[in-house]
Amino acid sequence: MDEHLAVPLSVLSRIPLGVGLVILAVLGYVIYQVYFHPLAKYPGPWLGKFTEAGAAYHAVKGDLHLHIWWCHQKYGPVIRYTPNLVIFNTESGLKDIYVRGKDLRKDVHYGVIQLGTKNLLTVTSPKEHAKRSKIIGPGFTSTAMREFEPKLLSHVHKFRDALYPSSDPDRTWGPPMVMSEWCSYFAFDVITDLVFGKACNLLGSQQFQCTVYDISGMMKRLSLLMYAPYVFLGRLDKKLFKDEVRGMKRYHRLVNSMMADAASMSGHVLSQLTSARDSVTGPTLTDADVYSEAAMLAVAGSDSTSVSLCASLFYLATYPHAYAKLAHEIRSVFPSPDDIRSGPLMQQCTYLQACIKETLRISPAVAGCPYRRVEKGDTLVVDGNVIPAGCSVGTGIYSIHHNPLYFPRPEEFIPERWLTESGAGTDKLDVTSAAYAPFSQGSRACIGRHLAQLELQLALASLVWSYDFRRPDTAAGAMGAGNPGAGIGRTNPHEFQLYDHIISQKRGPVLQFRPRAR
Ligand code: HEM
Repeated sequence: MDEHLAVPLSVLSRIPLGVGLVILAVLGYVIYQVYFHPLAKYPGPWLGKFTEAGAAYHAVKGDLHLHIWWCHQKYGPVIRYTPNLVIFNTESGLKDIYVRGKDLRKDVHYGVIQLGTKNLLTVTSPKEHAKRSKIIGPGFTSTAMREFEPKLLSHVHKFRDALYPSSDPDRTWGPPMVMSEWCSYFAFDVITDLVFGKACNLLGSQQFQCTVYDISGMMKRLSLLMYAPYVFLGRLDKKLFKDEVRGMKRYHRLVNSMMADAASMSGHVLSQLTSARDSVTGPTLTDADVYSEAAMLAVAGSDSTSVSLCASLFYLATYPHAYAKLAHEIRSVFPSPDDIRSGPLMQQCTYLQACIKETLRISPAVAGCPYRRVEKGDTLVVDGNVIPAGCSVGTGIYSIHHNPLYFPRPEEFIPERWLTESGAGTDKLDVTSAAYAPFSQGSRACIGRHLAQLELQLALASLVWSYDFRRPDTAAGAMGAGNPGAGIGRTNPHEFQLYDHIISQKRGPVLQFRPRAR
């Protein structure tokens, strides 16, 4: 025998059978994933062919949306991001997946992020989803929002007044305010008032203010679990996220106490949940279902709106011409702050609507890729590609919102792109609108979009009517902005930074307010 071959063979013969089999299995898996897997032909990150570990890493780091965006820059509009997931960065793909593929189920991974049992956000079966939408939907229609508006306005006024604590006739600039905290207090008060019939009062008292950090930590942990459910094994997640788990327990205690208080009242979303009945089987939702829905709504309805409000304020404080135009519009349309409400005057505020749309484009609160599963027996064709059963598909919302094909100069905040009179030509606007999906599209689109839009309109109009605001000229003033040394996707100082943990988390901006000159 050849002398050179003799050594390796002797080494091989000493490898225990079990280890040999493992090596063979790994080799077989690698070859299958690279050459024979139904998604093998799609380009994408190398590690993603074999494991979701890369996605899990970016999920916990909070830059999953940026990594997906970067992969599209590198590999093109269609990428295999994890072994079974293809992501499309096209408007036609978005429609195929979320609108035409309306019977597609949410991916089973959603099961990991439910708070207890399944809920409207996480349920996968279309039938179960339709049942729950029928119960919860009426609480979030535009008509329901009109009824809720007086209460919402009282929170807007409390929020506005909290930002400039004293009434100073000299109009000096107030103290720096960390808006990521204040916007979260405001949004949590609003959603708890709507869901439980009583606001948690974070704006008025420090007692439960830690809830906003509890929710943020909870989302971070869940975003890891969504891509690495095996972290559950041996409850490794409890060891990795000690503080976050403690915060989650505190959040559950708070929801329980709000539910107990709400039990004696009616006219809130919770009462819709508890009173829903089937004529044959009795209560439609179990107590555990009701709990899960309420706990989810309070998170989905506060975190998303607060990050959008923070981003809007950041862009207005960063783009002076947008600020000036908006201030002119709001201050000339509404004669007094008490006139700020939905209706004909609000409809005249086209620049305000454009600023909100542009904020949700450049900094979408759900920035990652809400993905859907092709079930056995289903066929899905996306952009002419047949997606086999067992695979998942989606579109990265941040990525498509930053695709220059649909949004020229995507890294700039340009409210004018949404205004036909600014030369954005209707044809162009049609294409732009078709690729716009901050609330997703189709049957699983956001149920809270009317609330979110009303909240943003009222809060922004009230702040801009009453105050001037600015980012202070200190290190704190840079909070929330990108910076050239911050790594891929985070270098733009004019872009508000999102930390994608299913719902985007935020840091800043820090702003100073003063009463505006009259
Ligand atoms: C600017 C604010 C908001 C944005 C950008 C936003 C965005 C989204 C997106 C993209 C989805 C689809 C997620 C997926 O498919 O996995 C979604 C779903 C959902 N959102 Fe929102 N959301 C906002 C505000 C709200 C509010 C205020 C609520 C009120 C409770 C809410 C409750 C929900 C619920 C329950 C779902 C699940 C709907 C379903 O699957 O049928 N969201 N949201």
